[in-house]
Amino acid sequence: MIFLNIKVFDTTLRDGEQTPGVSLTQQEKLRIATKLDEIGIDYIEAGSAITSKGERKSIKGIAQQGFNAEILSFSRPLSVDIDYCLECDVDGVNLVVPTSDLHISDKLKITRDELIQLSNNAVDYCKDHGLIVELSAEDASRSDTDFLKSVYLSAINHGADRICVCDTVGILTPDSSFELFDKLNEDINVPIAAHCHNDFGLAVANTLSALKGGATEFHSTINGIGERAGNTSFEECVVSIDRLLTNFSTNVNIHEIYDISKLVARSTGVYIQPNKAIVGENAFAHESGIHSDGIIKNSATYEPMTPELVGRKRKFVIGKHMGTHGLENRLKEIGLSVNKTQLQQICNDIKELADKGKTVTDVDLHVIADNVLEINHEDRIKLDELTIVSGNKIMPTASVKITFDDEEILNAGVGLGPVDAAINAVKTVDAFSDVELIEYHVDAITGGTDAFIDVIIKLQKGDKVVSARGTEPDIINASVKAYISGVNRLLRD
Ligand SMILES: CC(=O)SCCNC(=O)CCNC(=O)[C@H](O)C(C)(C)COP(=O)(O)OP(=O)(O)OC[C@H]1O[C@@H](n2cnc3c(N)ncnc32)[C@H](O)[C@@H]1OP(=O)(O)O
Ligand SMILES: CC(=O)C(=O)O
Repeated sequence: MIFLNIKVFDTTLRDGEQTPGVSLTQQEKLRIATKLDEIGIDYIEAGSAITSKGERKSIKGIAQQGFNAEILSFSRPLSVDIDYCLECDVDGVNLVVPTSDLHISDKLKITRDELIQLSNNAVDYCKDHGLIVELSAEDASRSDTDFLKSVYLSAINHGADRICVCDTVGILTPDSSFELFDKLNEDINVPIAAHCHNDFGLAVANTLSALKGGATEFHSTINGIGERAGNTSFEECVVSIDRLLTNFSTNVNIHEIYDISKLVARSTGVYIQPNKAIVGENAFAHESGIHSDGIIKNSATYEPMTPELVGRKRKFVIGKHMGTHGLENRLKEIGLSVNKTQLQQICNDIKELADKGKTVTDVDLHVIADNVLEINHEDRIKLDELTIVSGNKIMPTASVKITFDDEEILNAGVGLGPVDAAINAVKTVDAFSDVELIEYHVDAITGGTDAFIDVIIKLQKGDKVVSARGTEPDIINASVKAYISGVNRLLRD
């Protein structure tokens, strides 16, 4: 079979960074660009050079790495913007030219003829200075198609290397996207790209239709971040091409997708919803008994792809909907083997707890399993006393008295807040030195300031990760309780 190689243009560092509230440092941008290059992205739009001094430093830093990917900057068709791009040593520009009458008359306040002139002059200026030009028609999907075509053809005559069709406010549908690209493809003989927005949740579907209509490149962002509802999600699009569009391929190493998704979420602070395709927390997690049983027998029953394909692992989650097959699997994973009666009893106890409306965690599973199996663990670490001093004019300070085996230990710590100070005081015990807090989650169980606080944490020691929980009226006590309970578990198993 002949594969049509589709080029991927990543705009995480430009349109993705336009997500309200997101601003990446030079180091963060470089780290993301390095990973984008490593996983096989063809074109990286590193930012908009006109935006600020810091932005230009970031773009130049990326452009000077000698990556395999072509490095571009966003630019309006204005010499002031293009000069800043040249200052950054980029390979090319994403030259954005609005083509809808709405944008031409109401935003730029010029005529169609003046717009074509502006666009052609800018292409000439870029080509005179040795830049690759991808000419993106902004609001192309709401433009008069004949006029749109004439802007593109004119720019191509002036040397534009590629063109891009922007569905700037995400109003295409899979049908209209196919028709538009099919029509443009009749007369345009340079590569055509699709840049779709997700205002109606159709960005990925529209991008796939654009490819079927003749586009050979698409723009996307990691995790689909970007203006308003975001852009085409890179991971959804690339994996769909790999799995569903059998005669198309990309240069992307899809096994690395999860790593880059986590990097972008951490760097931008934009965390993804659990049910997001491919990279969401639940994309390969199974709770319900019928599904877990099917998966154990043959994973294809309830998974359209293996988690390993995109660098992930399958997870069986305990809870109200579980069955004994999935539970037995999870118990094996935590090193417990049980007989049939014990398995059924643990399953019943979990369902009883879940029926009270509680999220059942791994901590609960351990407690329930220990009870049923009559395992009695003696905790090696006990908190005897905790004192906190905090206020608006002093550094939060904590002192603790801890018994570790039979030794009594007194310690103190300071921190950014009282919880941090208390955990720092506890952490100074030698036995905790290689324990890392990797997740901290806090919930108020009831509504008021007298609410019970539920703290769930994850701790790591070497390869081993455990969850622990502390529930108290006081957030500091709840946090310390969760921490000590987690360390006891790490020391025990
Ligand atoms: C669909 C997209 O994603 S477009 C990309 C959006 N990205 C950005 O805006 C990047 C960050 N932007 C910035 O830092 C600033 O907006 C700057 C530096 C570009 C411009 O700042 P200012 O000069 O203060 O102008 P401001 O942002 O308020 O207004 C935009 C101006 O650009 C003009 N403009 C907008 N798009 C284009 C275009 N494609 N071509 C030519 N001019 C344009 C507007 O008409 C307006 O010009 P005016 O002052 O003559 O009315
Ligand atoms: C250029 C661009 O980002 C858009 O039209 O959406």
